[in-house]
Amino acid sequence: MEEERIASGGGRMKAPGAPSARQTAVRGSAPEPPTAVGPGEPAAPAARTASGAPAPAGAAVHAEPEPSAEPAATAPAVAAVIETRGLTKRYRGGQLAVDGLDLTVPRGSVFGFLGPNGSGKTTTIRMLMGLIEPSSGTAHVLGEPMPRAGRRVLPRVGALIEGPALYGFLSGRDNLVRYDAADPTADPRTRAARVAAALDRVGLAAAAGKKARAYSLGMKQRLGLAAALLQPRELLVLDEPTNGLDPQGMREIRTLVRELAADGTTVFLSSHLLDEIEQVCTHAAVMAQGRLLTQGTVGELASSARGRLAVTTPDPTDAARVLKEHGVTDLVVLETGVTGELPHTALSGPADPAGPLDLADLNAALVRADVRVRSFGIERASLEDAFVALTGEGFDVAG
Ligand SMILES: Nc1ncnc2c1ncn2[C@@H]1O[C@H](COP(=O)(O)OP(=O)(O)OP(=O)(O)O)[C@@H](O)[C@H]1O
Repeated sequence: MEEERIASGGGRMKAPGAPSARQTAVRGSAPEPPTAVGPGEPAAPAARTASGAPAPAGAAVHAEPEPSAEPAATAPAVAAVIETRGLTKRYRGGQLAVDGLDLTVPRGSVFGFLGPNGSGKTTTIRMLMGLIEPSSGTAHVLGEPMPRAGRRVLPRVGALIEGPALYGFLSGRDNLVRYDAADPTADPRTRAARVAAALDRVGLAAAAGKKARAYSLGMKQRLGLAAALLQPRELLVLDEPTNGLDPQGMREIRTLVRELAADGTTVFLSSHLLDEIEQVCTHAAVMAQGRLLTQGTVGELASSARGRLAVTTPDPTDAARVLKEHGVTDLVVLETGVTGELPHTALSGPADPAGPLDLADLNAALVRADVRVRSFGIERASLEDAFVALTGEGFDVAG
């Protein structure tokens, strides 16, 4: 079946039996991004390049400012780099993919956009990048309305959506040269230096002369990131950047994301992997079935899920009895100890004379009952706990 593909530059093409998005080599003067959009979906006009040429994959859509545009250099620094209000996308077949999304991505954050497969993450990213039109609602990126201001906004944004499209027969370096050459704003005289710096940035300097088809998946992802980093970007948008990578490749991408964030780039990354978000992100939003369940700092989200009391003891049965007497519920008795839910009035701080259960008193009660306590404390709640608390479901943590 023929799959219709739309370049982030707005160019539409047919890709007969389109090969894997990660290794797509296509016609035209520059590689096409692997963004696949359903049949009949219009590409938003703002995503078109100034030249009308397809834009490089894994990189911002290069566009010249509209004549009336305020130069990017004088654009005010906005606190939220992405802000959506009531953003909604209903596909032509009737599928409500994104439903009234109010998202706020603070400048300087590493923002994890989390949700199971099919929850609307890619659809949201496509709307943010001006690749598809919202059905209703608004989206502002770097303080400007999308898709209308795409020509001003997109040169300041690096994007890696569904893996980079590379020419396998070209070296990593030559792939980047092609990307750079497709950018009408890029000075050819400084191209070699720009490409070398981008390769160095992602740790591919030593492998720059190797053909891209010989690259591992992780190296290909890094090359895609290098393409997105040929120009300085205020915002990086990465759709499932570690998808399909082995643990080593995942670690490499995570390290790179942290380094980029440390340099001041806001990073917005989607993932269905909770532990990934927890390891790399400062903020997160959780999507399910097109709706936003929650957003905030990762710490806030995790602490919204209450941790469980955990007591390590060689006397778990006695410990469970004492804890039960003091209102601890949902007790799980293990060989080496007991865990349980604290009553809502439990305090972890200093004793409250008004009387709610104090953890110190609880510990003392165990000791009084001759329970030998090896450790006593609250297990840290994870983002997964928060997600389960929000949805009542487990989460695909294994990927
Ligand atoms: N072009 C399209 N036409 C019709 N429905 C679509 C189209 N693209 C996505 N959908 C549907 O919209 C919903 C959200 O899909 P989307 O790809 O945005 O989710 P996602 O969270 O990015 O998932 P994944 O991680 O699997 O890509 C899904 O039910 C999907 O089947």
